[in-house]
Amino acid sequence: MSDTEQPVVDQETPEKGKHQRQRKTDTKKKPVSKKKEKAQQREHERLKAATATFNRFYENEFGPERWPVLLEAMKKPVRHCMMMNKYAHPEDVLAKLTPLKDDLRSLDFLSIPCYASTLPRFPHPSKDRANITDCYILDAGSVLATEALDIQPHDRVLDLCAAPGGKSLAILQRLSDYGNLTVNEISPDRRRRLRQVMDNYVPPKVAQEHVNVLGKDGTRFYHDPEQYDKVLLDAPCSSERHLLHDEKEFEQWTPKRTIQNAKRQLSLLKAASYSVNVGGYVVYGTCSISSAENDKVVDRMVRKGKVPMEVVHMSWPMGEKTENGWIILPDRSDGWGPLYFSLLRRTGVSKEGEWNDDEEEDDEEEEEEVEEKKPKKKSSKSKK
Ligand SMILES: C[S@@+](CC[C@H](N)C(=O)[O-])C[C@H]1O[C@@H](n2cnc3c(N)ncnc32)[C@H](O)[C@@H]1O
Repeated sequence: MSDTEQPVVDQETPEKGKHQRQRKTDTKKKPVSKKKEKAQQREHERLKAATATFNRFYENEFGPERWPVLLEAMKKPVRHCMMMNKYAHPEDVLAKLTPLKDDLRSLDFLSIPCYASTLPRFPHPSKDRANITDCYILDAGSVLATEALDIQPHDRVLDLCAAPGGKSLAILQRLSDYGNLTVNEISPDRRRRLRQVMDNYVPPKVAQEHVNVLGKDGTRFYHDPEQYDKVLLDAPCSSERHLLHDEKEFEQWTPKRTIQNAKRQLSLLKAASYSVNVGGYVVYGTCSISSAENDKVVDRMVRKGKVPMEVVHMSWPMGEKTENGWIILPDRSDGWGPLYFSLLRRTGVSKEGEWNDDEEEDDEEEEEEVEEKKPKKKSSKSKK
C-alpha cells in the first residue's frame, strides 16, 4: 500500500527519476573514458534486463492488452488529495479553503473531508492558531483503505505498520474521546517521522490519552491477543509504481522479491488477525499490483484457519473487484492507486500452539508457482 506523506509534487509534471536526470546530463556529450563507457554499458544492460523481466512478469498477470496501458498510467505522477485535519481550528481551515474553492473538488465518496485539486500544486499544509497542522496530502486510495475499516467513534484500533502516518491520521479523524489508536512501526527513523506527524496534527491531550506509539516487529506482534476492534495492516510491499520512478531500486527487482514480500505479509497478517477481537475486522492492504502480495496472501490466511478469518465481500465506490478484495489501478481510477485491500472478519478463537507448523511447506509451494511462470525464450504469449 502506498507510503505517501506530504509530497511536494507537481501534479502535472512527471516525477523525475534518477534515470531521467541522468539522460539529461548524458546529452552534453563530454568525452567519456573507456572504463566509464563500459560501466554505462553494463548499467544499461542491467536496466534492460530488469525491464524485460518486469514486463514479462506483469504481462502474465494483466494480459498483453491491459499491461502496457497500466504501465503507462503507473509511470505518471501519483495523484494526491488533501485530507483536512479535524483537530485544526474550523475558522482557520475555512480561511484557507475559501480562496481555493474553485480549484478544489470534494471527494464526497469519502466520510472525511478530502479534496482533489485542479491546481498544479496543492497548497502547503499550514499551522492553525494552536499550532496544529491543518491538512495532510496523500494518495486518495489510501483514505479508501481506511474507510473499509468503517471506524466507529469508540473503536480500539491498531495500525500495525503505521509510518509515516497518513492512514493513522485518517483513522483518528473518525475516533471520538471514547476510542483509541495504537500505531506500530519497526523502523526507528520512520517511527520518528510518525511521532512527528502525531505531534504536528494531534493536540497533545488527545495524543496523550488516545494514541499509543509502539516500535515492535509486526510479524511478532503477539502480546495483545484479541485487544482491538479493528486492525489496519498497510503492509510493506513491492510498491511497483514507486519502483518505476527510481532506477536503482527498479534494477534490483526480480520476481523473487514479490515472493519474499508475500511471506512477510502473511506473517504480519497472522499477527494482525491474532490481535483483533472475535467479531472484529482486519483490513489488509498493499500498494502492490502483484496478486502474490494481494489476494494470495489473504487466501493463505483464510485457508490456514489458525485464527479463523473470513473475507467480507462488500460493494465499493471505486476500483475493480478481485477474488478477495478490491484493487484500485491508475489506468481505470483517474490516476489513483495502485491500492489493494481486503476486509477480513475474525470468526472464532485461535488454536493455541499450532501457529508455525506448516509455514515452510507453504513457502515452497509459492516459490514453485513463480518458477513455473518463467516463459520460454522469446515467447511473448501470456496466459490471458
Ligand atoms: C506501506 S508503509 C505504511 C504507510 C503508512 N500506513 C501510511 O499511510 O503512512 C509500511 C511500513 O511498514 C513498516 N514495516 C516493515 N516491516 C515491518 C514490521 N515487521 N513490523 C512493523 N512495521 C514494519 C515499514 O518500515 C513501513 O514504514
